[in-house]
Amino acid sequence: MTKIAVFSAGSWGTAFSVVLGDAGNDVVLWARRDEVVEAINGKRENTGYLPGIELPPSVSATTDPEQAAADADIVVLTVPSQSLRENLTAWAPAIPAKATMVSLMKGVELGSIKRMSEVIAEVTGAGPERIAVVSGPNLAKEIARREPAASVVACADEDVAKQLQRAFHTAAFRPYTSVDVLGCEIGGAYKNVVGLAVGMAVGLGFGDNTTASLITRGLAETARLAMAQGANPLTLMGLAGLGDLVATCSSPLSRNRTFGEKLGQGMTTEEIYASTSQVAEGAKSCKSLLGLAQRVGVDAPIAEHVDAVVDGRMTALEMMDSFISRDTKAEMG
Ligand SMILES: NC(=O)C1=CN([C@@H]2O[C@H](COP(=O)(O)OP(=O)(O)OC[C@H]3O[C@@H](n4cnc5c(N)ncnc54)[C@H](O)[C@@H]3O)[C@@H](O)[C@H]2O)C=CC1
Ligand SMILES: O=C(CO)COP(=O)(O)O
Repeated sequence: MTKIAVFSAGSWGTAFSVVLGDAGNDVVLWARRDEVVEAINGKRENTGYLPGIELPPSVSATTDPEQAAADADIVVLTVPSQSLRENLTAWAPAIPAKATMVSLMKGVELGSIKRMSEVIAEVTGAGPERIAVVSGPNLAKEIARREPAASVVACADEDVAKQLQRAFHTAAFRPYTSVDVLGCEIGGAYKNVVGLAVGMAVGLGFGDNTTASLITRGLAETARLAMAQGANPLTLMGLAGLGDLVATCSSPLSRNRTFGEKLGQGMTTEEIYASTSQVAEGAKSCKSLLGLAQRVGVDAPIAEHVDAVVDGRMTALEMMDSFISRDTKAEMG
């Protein structure tokens, strides 16, 4: 049996543990709080993050990182992106040298402007053959309910991606392999920013023409940034690009879209943060992705405007007006 440690027991970590358990793995979830561990081990349910979902018998939980990581073949990392470096620095000594580390996170670190796989490499010293990413249209609640969905497991080493694909494949969850870690990570982080913009449009009361225009221009912006750094353009047309963008921008389950909707309805960023404990990665990654775009010299109007609204320098309506009145240009190029 493959032994898998999952750090940590939020919405996606818990839902992905359902996938891992169903796929026949031995899963240990690490949680920060005793009550989460007690609920998982006692009631077989993460009542706070994923109520109503019974966890497979092979999933257990602990607050001890050493116990979670002991003998793990695979270590899955799924904390808010901005907290990965600090957390992983503490966990790294417990992670076995043979273990493959898999990022489920969809964000870019503020300050360093590093993708999650880059942070993992920097903190642990692991080579690219030990670092992978899972990204796709995978809203946690739907995955936990075992609704059919596909995803991408990317690793620079294709053989490792294939091993992970086997470990993550269930009757409801279908992973495809890729070697384009960069493209998957940029797709996953950028769709959250576009989800915020689409949410704002919805909150303002605009309809499907507006949201489809934002989704399409958002995909162009994502592809421009990813390709400028060497990503495969087809990755952005795939599950970790278009697929995830469509899921996030269409679904009321998306925290990023919901966050944007509240901004569109006139709430401030501070008020929205106070109204939820769940992470909306795009609210921070809009700034880091904008920084990345500036570093590689590509235009990123959606990230720039979303960042301005999140920071309170612009209203959602001013953002929409500004998109339409920008200098006109050719669609491609
Ligand atoms: N929820 C979803 O549908 C999906 C989420 N993701 C990504 O997974 C990552 C995690 O998201 P969720 O699980 O949804 O978030 P969440 O907000 O549901 O859970 C976050 C988890 O991290 C813990 N946490 C929060 N701050 C922490 C800190 N400073 N140090 C240590 N632990 C901390 C929380 O206790 C919780 O267990 C994000 O990057 C998100 O973009 C990816 C695909 C689907
Ligand atoms: O990444 C996700 C779906 O693939 C989840 O999106 P949210 O973080 O916006 O809820």
